[in-house]
Amino acid sequence: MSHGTPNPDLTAVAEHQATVAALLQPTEVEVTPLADCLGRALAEDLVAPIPLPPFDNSAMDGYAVRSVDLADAGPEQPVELPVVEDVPAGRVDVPPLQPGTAHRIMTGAQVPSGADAVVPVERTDRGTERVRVFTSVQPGAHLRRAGEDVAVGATVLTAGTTLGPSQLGVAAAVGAAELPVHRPVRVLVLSTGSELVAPGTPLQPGQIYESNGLMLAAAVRDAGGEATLLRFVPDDVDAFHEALAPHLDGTDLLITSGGVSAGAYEVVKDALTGNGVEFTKVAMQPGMPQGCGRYRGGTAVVTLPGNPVSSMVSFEVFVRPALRAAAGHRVTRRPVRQATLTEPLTAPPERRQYRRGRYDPGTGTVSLQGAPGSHLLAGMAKANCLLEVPEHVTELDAGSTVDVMLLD
Ligand SMILES: Nc1nc2c(c(=O)[nH]1)N[C@H]1C(S)=C(S)[C@@H](COP(=O)(O)OP(=O)(O)OC[C@H]3O[C@@H](n4cnc5c(N)ncnc54)[C@H](O)[C@@H]3O)O[C@H]1N2
Ligand code: MOO
Repeated sequence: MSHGTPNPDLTAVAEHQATVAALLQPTEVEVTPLADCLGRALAEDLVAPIPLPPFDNSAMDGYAVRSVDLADAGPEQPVELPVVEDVPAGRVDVPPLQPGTAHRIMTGAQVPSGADAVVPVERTDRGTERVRVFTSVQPGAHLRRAGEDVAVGATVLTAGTTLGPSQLGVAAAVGAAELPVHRPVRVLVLSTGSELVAPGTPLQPGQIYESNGLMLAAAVRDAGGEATLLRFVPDDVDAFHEALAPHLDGTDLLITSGGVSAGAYEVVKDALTGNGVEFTKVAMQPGMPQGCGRYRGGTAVVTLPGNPVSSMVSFEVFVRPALRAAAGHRVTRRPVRQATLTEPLTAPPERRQYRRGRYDPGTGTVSLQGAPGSHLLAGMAKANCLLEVPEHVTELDAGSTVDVMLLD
């Protein structure tokens, strides 16, 4: 393990994260039908205008009774009561229960006034005119009280909550037909590189299939954003600006991949230097060459390195949290767990290493998926987490504890 001082030529990961996050403002709030709110962030607290349940109702199919009428009932000495009413769920005109009688009642149906308990049908002879009950009941048995889930005026969801199925369920249950949510961040994903061709076409020697654009657009959508993909932008500065121009209006964030390192044909760097984007080396591996800024003072830009794993890891570390924050989500980071490493690893000094791994929540262990190389995309595809090896750590033994960022 080494404890070197931070390298002044490298930007700290946290600093670049903050710079990227500061580029994006929260998106506008749109009142949106509930069915279209899945995955969006709630913009205001949701307060219940009604209680849940809205009225006292039965938890079982059975008979609404007065518990005192069944005080002497038992398996050998049933009590017989006349069945006066049938109360299915949804019946709105339920008459009160008179002493010494029963109403047949279904799960979710309103409990008649006068009843203080429900006897499940299994504890009776299931009679429809008269019913024989083989058990006594406690007052309140099998009743669900109005407001016991949610009181009127209670906050059921707070602003910033990510709306999943359960959250949409409770919103519908309190009667919300639409919710104020942040609109998705609109992202233009642009990939450059003369060596790139579309999957599905023949590959010439020296060519590779374009994968970063598709991958990053999918990552944007997975993060809740809207993605437009612009591929095969030529390695030519004028062509780059021309390709970009028609898309800038309505784009909140431009993400590029490739063309930023030290070579002779770095179109992204050449086109964006002097046009509002700063390039830097971040103290991480993979993902060292990074850039961000505002294209000609307007649209936010993040330039990601072209190596596929570098692109994907950089998206996770810098872009995803910024997208989530701009879209109003309170939780912007992936969950992090501590895991026990199943094998040793080495890492570069002065850089935070993100290795790809598989975390087993059952054993709390993590195993590496592939070597550190930032072109090794298959390991990334097998991974369900990224190991975060701190900047000052250059080796870890098997059995060490390491932080893992869960990806799914
Ligand atoms: N002399 C130096 N060379 C390199 C340095 C350096 O500091 N000095 N940094 C290395 C590191 S680290 C990285 S990461 C890469 C970053 O390079 P670029 O961002 O300029 O990316 P490219 O050169 O355009 O491509 C790198 C690699 O990735 C492939 N690629 C690019 N785009 C795509 C795409 N859309 N789909 C699939 N694959 C893509 C490309 O073919 C290259 O193999 O630079 C190192 N070099
Ligand atoms: O930083 Mo590069 O991303 O190591 O391969």
